Amino acid sequence: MFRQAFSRYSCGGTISVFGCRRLSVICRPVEVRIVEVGPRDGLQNEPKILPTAVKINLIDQLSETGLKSIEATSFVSPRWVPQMADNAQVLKGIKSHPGISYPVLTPNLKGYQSALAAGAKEVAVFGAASESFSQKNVNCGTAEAIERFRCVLEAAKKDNIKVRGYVSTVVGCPYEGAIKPSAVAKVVEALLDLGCYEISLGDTIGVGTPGTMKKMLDEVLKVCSVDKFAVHCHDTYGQALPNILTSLDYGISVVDSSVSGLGGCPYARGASGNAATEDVVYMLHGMGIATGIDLPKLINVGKYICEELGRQSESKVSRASRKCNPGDQ
Ligand SMILES: CC(C)(COP(=O)([O-])OP(=O)([O-])OC[C@H]1O[C@@H](n2cnc3c(N)ncnc32)[C@H](O)[C@@H]1OP(=O)([O-])[O-])[C@@H](O)C(=O)NCCC(=O)NCCSC(=O)C[C@@](C)(O)CC(=O)[O-]
Repeated sequence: MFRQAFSRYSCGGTISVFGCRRLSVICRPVEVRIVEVGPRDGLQNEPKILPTAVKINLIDQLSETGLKSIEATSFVSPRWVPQMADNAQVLKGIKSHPGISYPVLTPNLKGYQSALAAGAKEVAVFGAASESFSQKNVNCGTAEAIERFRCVLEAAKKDNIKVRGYVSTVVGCPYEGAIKPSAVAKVVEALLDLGCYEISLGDTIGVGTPGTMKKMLDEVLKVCSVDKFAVHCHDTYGQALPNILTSLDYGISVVDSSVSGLGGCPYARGASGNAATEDVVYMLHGMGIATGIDLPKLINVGKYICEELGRQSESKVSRASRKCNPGDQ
């Protein structure tokens, strides 16, 4: 009813009503696509180098959970990110399911060409709103990184390969502190102009709150419509779920998350894991928002990878299920 009553308002807009200063117009999606980033973002920061067979097994198990998008690996320098050195073997080794996309990160044309040779059908370029983070992460400033992406997108267009774009440090940077929403909007615009089909807004170090997320979203939604955006929230300060919820209230319907809450960027000091996919799915299902994901199966995949890594799951839902087996909502 509420949704229908306000359907004429754009998602995330605000209106003034009587004495209330502002009333947010809530327009939550009825369905969310989860982009599972565990095999890439989840593993890239792990000190224990996993055997390729384990990575393949992880992706194959994730493919059985109902996920439609699983970021498989990254074609970056093995000197910079040793865990991703077996990128081609991983991509060639997985059982590709029809209807599931397996994007891979490509920072430049060299990475793109290697990804294509290994069978990638979708790639992602990754820029940052912070100059200092860009320098640390890809060894060049944002403008130069965008020029490298231009080559990737030109090649991808010819090859009919989909390209997703990331913007990192959308609310805070480990080197520069708070980031201006206008700086985020500038990079979003540049990536969309290059031809990215979707932009994932990364709170790389998990410092955002619903307050700072709103300010950032208000600005980037001036650049283009909500259906072009995804959010990618790390959980360093325990704000990933509230930040995702805030994004849903703006109508964003694509959420990146990582099984067991694994993750972190090696070039973002202090960054901890992503929102755990199990927790995101539990929340969404509890809100009546469909994901197509089988939560108990996902929890089992999380247990598998945590055993392989020799670490505890960061997913609250997974930990709770061991004690009281709440099941799916
Ligand atoms: C971008 C580079 C490669 C530039 O690195 P560079 O050193 O500036 O590159 P270069 O062009 O000067 O080349 C130096 C060497 O690297 C090689 N090289 C060059 N390109 C590649 C490639 N694609 N794959 C493999 N090798 C490559 C190149 O061939 C050469 O090898 P050499 O001749 O010395 O033997 C480097 O800085 C790098 O790999 N950085 C790693 C970035 C990364 O993976 N960061 C983590 C992912 S981003 C993230 O986690 C954030 C995100 C996406 O999750 C969202 C969020 O949370 O906000």
